[in-house]
Order: sequence, then structure tokens, then C-alpha cells
Amino acid sequence: MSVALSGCAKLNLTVSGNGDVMQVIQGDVLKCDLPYFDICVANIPYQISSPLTFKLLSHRPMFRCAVIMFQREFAMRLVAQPGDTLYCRLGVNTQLLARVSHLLKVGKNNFRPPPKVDSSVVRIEPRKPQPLVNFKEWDGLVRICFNRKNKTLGSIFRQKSVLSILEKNYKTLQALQLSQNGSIEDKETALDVSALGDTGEDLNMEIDDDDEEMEVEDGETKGSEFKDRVLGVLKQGSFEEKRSSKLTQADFMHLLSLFNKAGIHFS
Ligand SMILES: C[S@@+](CC[C@H](N)C(=O)[O-])C[C@H]1O[C@@H](n2cnc3c(N)ncnc32)[C@H](O)[C@@H]1O
Repeated sequence: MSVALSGCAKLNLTVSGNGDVMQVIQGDVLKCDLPYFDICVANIPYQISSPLTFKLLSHRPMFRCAVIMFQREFAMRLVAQPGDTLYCRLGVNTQLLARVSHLLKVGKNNFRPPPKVDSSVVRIEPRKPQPLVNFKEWDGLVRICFNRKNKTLGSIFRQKSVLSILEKNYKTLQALQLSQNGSIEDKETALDVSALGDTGEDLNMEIDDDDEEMEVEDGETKGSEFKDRVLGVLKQGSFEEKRSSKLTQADFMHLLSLFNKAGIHFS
């Protein structure tokens, strides 16, 4: 069974079944419950690119393949690899869940009247099985790392604002463990993929960049036991001088597990 975002009327979702049977569901694809499907083909309104992608990726049972047209820059972000200019949180989170490949460019002049932006068709194939990772923790780490993706991790994790969030999480968990006689070993695995979806990158196509003003405002903390703990984790995995823009999925996974082992959590 396949599903397609259909054309002529607004808010049409077409679901086709086997043989001659075709079911048309009218509604907002972001709000309606999707039926089972194994293939999705869609030419979507670009402003729902990110929520739709993560809605599809959180749908169960998992589909086999989606072929979707996105605005070119969004597509390039989805498929970007470590070291590419457009490597970002959106791509890292999507590639955690799926293999993503660029199929073809569709220039604006293929449309009448031509829109302002170029497009690209992308194939999304969910990873099977899905990675066993707490998505809230994963996204918390990736969010912090890509806030300043060209800074070293050492500099990112020395920021007051970052250390203060992490220390709050650390203390909350410690208190919880004490109150439960140390019986909580780790937080529950969050399997809700939608934790990864609010990337806010559909319309805002700015490339994350270093913002010197923020640095002055935020500043670094003085020495503290907790700061030493955080920097100790970075040293342990030789991450201090590395930059998020070059980290692979495996690097992020390794870094997250080192932090979690040290009792440092991102959600
Ligand atoms: C880019 S057009 C593509 C139309 C057609 N599929 C084609 O390829 O020519 C996107 C279509 O999705 C519809 N649409 C917009 N927002 C939607 C939503 N939230 N849920 C379902 N359909 C939506 C629009 O009305 C429009 O028909």
C-alpha cells in the first residue's frame, strides 16, 4: 500500500491499496492518523517539511521507503555529511533514523509559474532495526553541539548556560536516585521519535554559525567540580578539540554514552 500527498484540492491525502482499490482521505496530513503504508510519494508544501518527515519516521509499523520533493536547501541539509557546510541537527537526527539519499535536482524552471526556490527529490529509507537510543537525550546533546557547530566541544561545554542546564539535570537525577535508594540506574529510554522533530528548519534556512556576541554574553564558568566532570568526559573520549561540524553519528553516540556513564544527562 502506498500513500501520496495529492494535488488538486487543498489538504488531500491519497492512500492507494492493492489492485484497483483507492482510498482518498481528506485532511491535514500532520493531524490525521495515517493508515499502514509501505511506500510514500509526496510533493509537499515546503513549510511542513520537517514535521512531516518526523511524523513519517515515527509512524509504526515503519514504512519501507519515502520519495519526497523538498526545497533544495532543506534536502541538502537532510543528506549532509560531517564536514559539509549544511551538516546540521536536522541531518544528524534524520540520519539517526533513516538512510537518506539525494535522487535528483528539480530546478525552479520546471514549474509554471516558476517558484522562487529550487527543489530536490530525496529518498528516505528507515533503518531497521531503529537505533536503541533515548531520543530526548540524543537530541539534547545534538542541539547543544549544533548551537555553535564550528566551535570546539571544549568551548561549547565550558559555556555557563550549557553547564548550568547539565548541572541542574545532574542534581535532579542524583536527588531522585537518593530518594529511591539508588535504584534508578538510568532514565527510561525515550522511544518517541517526535522528540527529534522540532528542528524549526523549514523556513529558517540560516546556517548555524558562530555568534561572537552570544559568547560574550554567555561567557565561561569559573572552575567547579561539575565543570571538571564534564570536561573530564570530553578528555576521556578525546573530544575537547573536536567540532560538531565534523562529528559522525558514531561519534555522537560515543559521546552521549560517555556523558551518560558519568551521570550527565541532556533531558
Ligand atoms: C506542492 S503541492 C503538490 C500538488 C501535487 N501533489 C503535485 O505534485 O502537483 C502540495 C499539496 O499539498 C496540499 N497540502 C498543503 N498542506 C497540506 C497538509 N497539511 N496536509 C495535506 N495536504 C496539504 C496542498 O493543498 C497542495 O495540493
